[in-house]
Amino acid sequence: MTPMVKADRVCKNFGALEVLKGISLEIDPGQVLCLVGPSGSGKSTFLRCINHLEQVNAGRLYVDGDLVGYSEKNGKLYELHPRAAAKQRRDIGMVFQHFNLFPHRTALENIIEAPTQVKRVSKKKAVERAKDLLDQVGLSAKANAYPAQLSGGQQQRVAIARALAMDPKLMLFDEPTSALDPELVGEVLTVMKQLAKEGMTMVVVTHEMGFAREVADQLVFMDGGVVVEAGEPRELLANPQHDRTKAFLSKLL
Ligand SMILES: Nc1ncnc2c1ncn2[C@@H]1O[C@H](COP(=O)(O)OP(=O)(O)OP(=O)(O)O)[C@@H](O)[C@H]1O
Repeated sequence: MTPMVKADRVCKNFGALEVLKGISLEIDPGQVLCLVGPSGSGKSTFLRCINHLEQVNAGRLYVDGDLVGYSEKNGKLYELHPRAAAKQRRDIGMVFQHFNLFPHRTALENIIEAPTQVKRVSKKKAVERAKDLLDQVGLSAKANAYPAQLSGGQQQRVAIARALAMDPKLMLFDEPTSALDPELVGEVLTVMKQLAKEGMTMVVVTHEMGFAREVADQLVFMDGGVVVEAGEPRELLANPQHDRTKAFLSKLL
């Protein structure tokens, strides 16, 4: 089976700052991987590399068998044509901590934007699909609401529906609940759990260890730009092997 994501000694630096120092991991189709680690450990940078928002400096990063950002010939790497990179990106949905909705567009308009503009789906079809997606995230009644009229949890659910509207084969979540009031976290996690149940491949940066325990196939602990420890979540949470993992998890649990 081709892994949905394969990272092979991925490195990324910003000038002299080495942020990713050889990340290797694999995610099979339909799997959920949760990424956890202290602030600055490189979690967001890794997600951004998968999604072409940053360029890998060394190592190989593949999504569904395709080298991200590069093609390879005779052992040499060549940068992808921007159009080929844009095509790869279309298959990857990303959900951010701060929702990033267009403030002057309704929930429905936010959701139809990319399918109509990028995929040239007809407006009628895009609206039909957007309504289904709003139903799926429990927001049928809010189609015409603007982001400012929605709670944080509702905005994040619209952001998830917006990402799903492009029919991604992979969804990336970068701390999707950390900007939410505690009482709203559950409603977003419920939507994510349902997505996982339906077989969506997901990489989730989160500190919600209840979610990781219940939903994830793999839990990866990153620190200082390296994978310190990875494993089945229940096992890793119950029995971390490294002192750094123990110290970090003890603060979360
Ligand atoms: N575009 C950039 N230019 C320079 N440095 C950057 C850039 N993006 C990230 N960094 C640095 O890379 C390091 C890792 O950042 P990153 O956001 O990936 O960590 P993180 O584990 O996601 O942390 P957090 O939980 O705080 O979001 C930090 O020191 C950050 O300042």
